[in-house]
Amino acid sequence: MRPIETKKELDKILNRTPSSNTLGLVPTMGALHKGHLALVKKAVQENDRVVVSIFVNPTQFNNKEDLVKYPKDLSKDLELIESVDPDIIVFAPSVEEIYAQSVRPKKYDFQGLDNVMEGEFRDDHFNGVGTIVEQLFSLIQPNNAYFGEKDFQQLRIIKKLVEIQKIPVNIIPCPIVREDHGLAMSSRNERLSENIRLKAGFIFKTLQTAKEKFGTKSALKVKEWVKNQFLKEEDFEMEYFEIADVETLSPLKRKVKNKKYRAFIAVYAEDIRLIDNIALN
Ligand SMILES: Nc1ncnc2c1ncn2[C@@H]1O[C@H](COP(=O)(O)OP(=O)(O)OP(=O)(O)O)[C@@H](O)[C@H]1O
Ligand SMILES: CC(C)(CO)[C@@H](O)C(=O)[O-]
Ligand code: BAL
Repeated sequence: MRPIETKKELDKILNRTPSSNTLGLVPTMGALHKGHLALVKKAVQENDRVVVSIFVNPTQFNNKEDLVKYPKDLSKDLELIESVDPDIIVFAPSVEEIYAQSVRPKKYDFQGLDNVMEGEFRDDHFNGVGTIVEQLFSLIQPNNAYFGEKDFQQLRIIKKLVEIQKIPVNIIPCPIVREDHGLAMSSRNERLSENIRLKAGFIFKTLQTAKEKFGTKSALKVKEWVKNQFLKEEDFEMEYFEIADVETLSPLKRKVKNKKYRAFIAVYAEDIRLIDNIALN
């Protein structure tokens, strides 16, 4: 399998003559795992043609070391994609190909969705995500685009992006795929030592217990409990734990009947940043 590296070649291969065929897009940053492959398989089932993009987007990294150390293995990624379906088109451009003019993110008004959690702790992160995803949508013009709920806030923001930029694409959410002990699959997991990776099931177990507690306790009490669990764990440092409305992402003050809430967490383990979330009701 050979990746497409330029916009020009991609345009040629997509050969967009009017047709009723559907095109699915799975945007990734590579170092693929079973979580990504679940998105790719769903896209293959639901579309006539599928593009998987692989691009470690510099404008969404607020931390230089995180960008430099981001895992990369293009030949393994190509093998994995080919094992799902050899007809998948892989778009793996260079940074210069994407950011010929300026390696700076556009500024978007995500109407407050980016002021909390990932947006609060990763400066300009969602402007960077918006910049690359908008460019991919414009180049590829997919009918359907697939995003994982592991990055739930990102998924919510992409839905806002297509609304404010009036982009005609269906955003398809995909459930979180986990390792056997509960750790959400993530490319950054590769950087964990085996010992810590095994222990990291603790993050999801804590989310599950927080969910049980949420049935009878206030958001404040649940937050205090989670914070204390992490204070007792020397291998994991909690950056934030938040309970938020799934639509507005605003932190929960008082529970309202019929509203849906989710708990969100970011944790450092061995200086590697991991995120996860769980539906609470
Ligand atoms: N465990 C997972 N379950 C479902 N979707 C996932 C999972 N991991 C990643 N995805 C989705 O795959 C897409 C590409 O994600 P990305 O390439 O950043 O991988 P990642 O594993 O999230 O890596 P990292 O968080 O370390 O950057 C995103 O839509 C993301 O939400
Ligand atoms: C959507 C995305 C591919 C944009 O770079 C990235 O944020 C990701 O992999 O989740
Ligand atoms: N999967 C989220 C992309 C990022 O961490 O930058």
